[in-house]
Parts: sequence; structure tokens; C-alpha cells
Amino acid sequence: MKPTTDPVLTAREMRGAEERLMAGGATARTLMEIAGREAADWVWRAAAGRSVTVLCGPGNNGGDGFVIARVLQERGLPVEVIAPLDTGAQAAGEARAAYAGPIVESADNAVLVDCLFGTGLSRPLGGDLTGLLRDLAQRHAYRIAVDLPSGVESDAGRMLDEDLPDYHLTIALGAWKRSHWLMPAAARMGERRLVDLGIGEVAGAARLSTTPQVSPPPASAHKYSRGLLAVVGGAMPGAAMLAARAAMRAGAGYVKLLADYKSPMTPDELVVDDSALEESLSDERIDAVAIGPGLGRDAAARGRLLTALARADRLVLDADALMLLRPGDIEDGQEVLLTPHGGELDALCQAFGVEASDRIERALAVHRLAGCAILAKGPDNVLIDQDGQITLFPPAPSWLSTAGTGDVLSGIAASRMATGKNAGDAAEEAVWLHTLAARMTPAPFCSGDLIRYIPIAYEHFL
Ligand SMILES: NC(=O)C1=CN([C@@H]2O[C@H](COP(=O)(O)OP(=O)(O)OC[C@H]3O[C@@H](n4cnc5c(N)ncnc54)[C@H](OP(=O)(O)O)[C@@H]3O)[C@@H](O)[C@H]2O)[C@@H](O)CC1
Ligand SMILES: [K+]
Repeated sequence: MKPTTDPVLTAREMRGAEERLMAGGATARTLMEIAGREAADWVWRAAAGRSVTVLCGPGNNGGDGFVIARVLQERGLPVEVIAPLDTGAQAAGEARAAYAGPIVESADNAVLVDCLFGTGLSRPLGGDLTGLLRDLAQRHAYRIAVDLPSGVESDAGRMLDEDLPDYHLTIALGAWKRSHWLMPAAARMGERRLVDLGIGEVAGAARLSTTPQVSPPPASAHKYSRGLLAVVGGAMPGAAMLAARAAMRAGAGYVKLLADYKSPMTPDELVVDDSALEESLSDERIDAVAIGPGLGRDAAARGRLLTALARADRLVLDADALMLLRPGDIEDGQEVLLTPHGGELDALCQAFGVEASDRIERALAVHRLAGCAILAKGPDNVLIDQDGQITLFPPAPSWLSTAGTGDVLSGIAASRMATGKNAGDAAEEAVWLHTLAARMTPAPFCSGDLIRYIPIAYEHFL
């Protein structure tokens, strides 16, 4: 298992972590005081002397708001509090009593601090509260969410109401919540900061990916020792070619395209092997196989997929291969990475009889039933590695929403696997290489442009 140094928790895991802190002597009130003070530091910096409105809700998120308001006022900042609901939680009530400043119906200040709801939000806000939030958002040029923007459900990245405001800064308390890194919620949060409450590691929790370190080839390297990747082509040349071209720049020493076409666009460095698939895959020097981009979805394509699965132990399955995969295809002892986008994850769930609605739960179920690692790719990548560890990532640039970038990602992941990385590490490195290449490629770009920036991204992680 990877260390969960930066855990990403569900609301339930967060409550468990809070209970452990309390068993160690902390109280809800002391935790609120620490969280509120630390959050106030961030608000103080962002406000830079400007006036602040704190919107406080009925629970402990509202209690944090009263601490923030008190601390900012003690430091001399002009502060007003709006508290549209009665305070319910005991610690929050104490925090409210300790705040001596103005409580108003509405306010026009420079900075809005949203402490209406955090992880305790259990249902949509409804008309009055959404109206209030939208109105306040219009009146405040700079908006900060404490723990979570109100209206975000903690675990699945869902918005419980429509047309809620965007924020410039979101201050997570104690630990990241899954929705800090899942769309569509993550897109509303602006910059993210984390306040440490000493929660430490949480067994079984998701983790936030940290930047990888890749290596140069060892001094004694030759093309085979660096990893031979076979990309299995099929009906359409373009997508397999993209995956192969990306793989050539992501670490493998030798990339072969197994297909019966040679287009004028084929790079000189790419070896195209058009012999029968059984024969070309019998080369024992092959370290990993990538199959799916441009494979097709007919019986011949399914035949090529079964041949690849019969002949290779380490594979990346993408695109059409994911539409063709069936329960029982992957055998024990094989190391396989699936890289589905949303529609392909739907198809996998259908093929494997998975009914969960939460994306992470769906990916976990496919991981268990298919017996492999899975990278659910998109603007918010979710990785389940071979051991079931969930890893989330900082958001990828939205310019990646263009044809072929998924083929590039699976090509990079396959290249990393060919170098000897296990499926989970290969996928994690691929996401970072792909994301950084996208940040550096002049936009709007197409997937071919993106490929040229993979080596520059690689160099960055050396
Ligand atoms: N964990 C930790 O270590 C720490 C946690 N801290 C803070 O605690 C926060 C979690 O606090 P929390 O559990 O009190 O939840 P919170 O989000 O304030 O709201 C719950 C209240 O709202 C109500 N309510 C819900 N939905 C509603 C709706 N649609 N419309 C109206 N009401 C609605 C709900 O009522 P009920 O559903 O019970 O009817 C309940 O009264 C967390 O985000 C962080 O900020 C820090 O202080 C320190 C360390
Ligand atoms: K909030």
C-alpha cells in the first residue's frame, strides 16, 4: 500500500478521524478553535485589509465561521456575520456566544467567507439559502469557502443545487475530502489550501497523488533493457499510432506497432510488425502490451484482444478493448491496467454487472471483479491500483478535452509499464506526464502537439 500521507477522506472517515482525536483528549470546541484560527490566517492573507462577511450555518461549519469572524475582528479587520439559521451544534453555539461583533441580514463587503455548510450537508439547500448564497456572491468580489463550498456533497463531487457560486479559495479543514478533487464540485473551488489538525494516516483512505520521480536509463541500458512495448493495432490506424508515438517518448526503449498497415505518417523510429498477432506476440522480450485504441469492436477485434490476453502477462487495455472486455477474460497472475473514460467505464460496469452510481465505487467494483488496476480518466482522474488503493489527482487542464488525448495517456501508461513499473505506478506517472505536457503545450492543441511535450514533462520529473 502507498503511504497515505495526504489522505482524502469521505465524510464518514472524517467523523471517524475526529472521534480518534477526541478519544486522545481533544474536544469539538478545541478542534473548532484550532481549525477556525488556521482558516482565519488564510482569510486574513487573502483579505489584505479589506472588509469581510462571514456567512455562518447551523452546524460546526458555522461554528468555524464564528471563530474566524472573532479572530479577524480581534485583528482589527471590519467583519460582519450573517447567520440565517439557528445554531444547533453545542460547540458552534459556544463559538457563536464568544463572537461579540455585528450579526446582520445582508452585507456588501469585499470578501465573502462561506461557512454555511461543510461535511454535514445532507440534502439540497433549497430556494431560500441558494438565493441568499447567489445574492451574496454577487455582492462580494472575492469568495472563500471553508472546508467545502455550501451545496457540495462531500464524497462524490456532486453539486446538490444548481447555479451555486464559484470560489477563489477553498480551505479544507483537517483533511482533503473526496469532493475537493472530483468534478463537477472541484471546478468551483479555486485555489485549495489544507489546514492540518494532526489527523495523520487513515487506514484504507484514498490518497492525493504527489509528483512522481522518473529516472534516466541506467548507464548500461540498451533498447531491450529499457522496455519493449508492443502496441496492438486494429481497424483504424490513427489512434494506435497516437498511443505508440506517445509511448516512444515516455521511457520505453523500443515501441513496436503490431498491425498490417504502414501509413505515410508512420514515424521512421516506429517498427511496424505485420506478421500474425500470435507470432509477433510470441517474442519473449516484450515487456508490456497496449491494446484498444483503433482496435475496432467486431469479432476480429475481440479475437485480437483474446490473443493479446492469452500471450501477454502485462497489458494496458484502453478504448475499444474496454468495450470488448468480458468477465473472466483477465486471469489471475496477469497485471492489467484499464484506462476507461466515462463512457467506457459505463460499458465496463454494464459488462461486469456493476450498479453503483458513485464513480469511485464503480471503478472499485470493476477493479475487484476484473482483478486489475483501473484509471478512470477524465478531467478528474481516479486511480484504483492493483491493491485497491484509491488515488486522486489535482485537476488536469481543460484543454485536454480533445480527440486522441486518451490514446496518448494510455500510450504513456503502457510505456511506463514496459519500463518495469507496476500498473498503479505506471498509471500515476502517466497522469502526471500527461497533465504537465498539457500545461506546457501551447493551447488550443491537438493530441499530436501534446505528444511533443511529453519529453519536456519527463525531464521535469527526473
Ligand atoms: N471533523 C472535524 O474534525 C472538524 C470539523 N469541523 C467542521 O465541522 C463541519 C461539519 O460539521 P457538521 O457535521 O455540524 O456539519 P455542517 O456542515 O456544519 O452542517 C450540519 C448542520 O446543517 C444542517 N443541515 C444539513 N443540510 C441542510 C440543509 N440542506 N438545509 C438546512 N440545514 C441543513 C444539519 O441539520 P440536520 O441535517 O441534522 O437536520 C446540521 O445542523 C466540517 O465541515 C468543518 O467545517 C471543524 O469545526 C473542526 C474539526
Ligand atoms: K462552507
